[in-house]
Amino acid sequence: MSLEVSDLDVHYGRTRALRRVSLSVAPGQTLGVIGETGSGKSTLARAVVGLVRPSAGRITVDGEEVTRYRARQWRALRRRGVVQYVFQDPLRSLDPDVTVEDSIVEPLLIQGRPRREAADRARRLAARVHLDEELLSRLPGELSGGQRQRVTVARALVTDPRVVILDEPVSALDAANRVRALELLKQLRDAGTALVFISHDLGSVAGVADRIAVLYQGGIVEEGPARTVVNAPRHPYARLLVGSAPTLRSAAADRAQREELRELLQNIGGPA
Ligand SMILES: Nc1ncnc2c1ncn2[C@@H]1O[C@H](COP(=O)(O)OP(=O)(O)OP(=O)(O)O)[C@@H](O)[C@H]1O
Repeated sequence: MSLEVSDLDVHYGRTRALRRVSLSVAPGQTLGVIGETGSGKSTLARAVVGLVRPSAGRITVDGEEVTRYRARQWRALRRRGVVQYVFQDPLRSLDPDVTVEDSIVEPLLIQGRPRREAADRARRLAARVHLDEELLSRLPGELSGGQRQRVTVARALVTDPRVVILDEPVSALDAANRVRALELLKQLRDAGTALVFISHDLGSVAGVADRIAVLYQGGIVEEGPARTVVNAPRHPYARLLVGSAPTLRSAAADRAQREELRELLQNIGGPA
């Protein structure tokens, strides 16, 4: 497995943001993680790249047990480019004073690759994510939201990572660029990269994920092959999500049915 998480708990003070989360992603596999706002999606992403410390559980990346790594060890792991992430907000993850090209080549320079080789690779990757070469000399503030997001994708892929975590990667893109981004994800998968694709929108995950995990109040309430989760969700919350994404199914749950599921959810409460 490229990524294995077992019984992961994360606390922020007294708030338990993740509860006993377990998942695994094989090379070349895409796991979609869906859940509403506050369900713990970003916390999960941040935990598996070492940006928040779990209070319990285990994380293994590319066969390496990393749970108890210190910040320095996590930095070294990220620098080696084994695990990469693309966060929701590209402005936050790009340095405003660094050009697009320098941002993309930085992970390679840190690895000690020659500048020329790194620059060639940056240009090839920019082309792959459909960024015009003339944009390479610009600063992030001089790009559109969608262009910035493609820069963060190029930067994440430049080291040929084994595991990539994408937190709402296509939310800022328009329809045409979204299709391109999804094509790129498919190429990555074909190259053997394990992908974790996090979103609040089941519709955008369903087309690319092999498996889907449904996160609800910090716990995974359902996990299975994408087709099964979309066509025959069992947990009331998963059924609610499917019913709220009418493009997914011809027989979408109608309003009354959704109300009924909401009520049921209220009665059963959150995950144990
Ligand atoms: N730094 C923090 N300190 C305290 N609580 C936090 C912190 N970050 C997140 N939380 C809490 O942890 C829970 C999960 O938050 P998280 O950001 O992981 O959710 P999310 O599913 O990514 O939401 P969104 O889709 O809105 O980004 C929420 O209750 C949130 O308020």
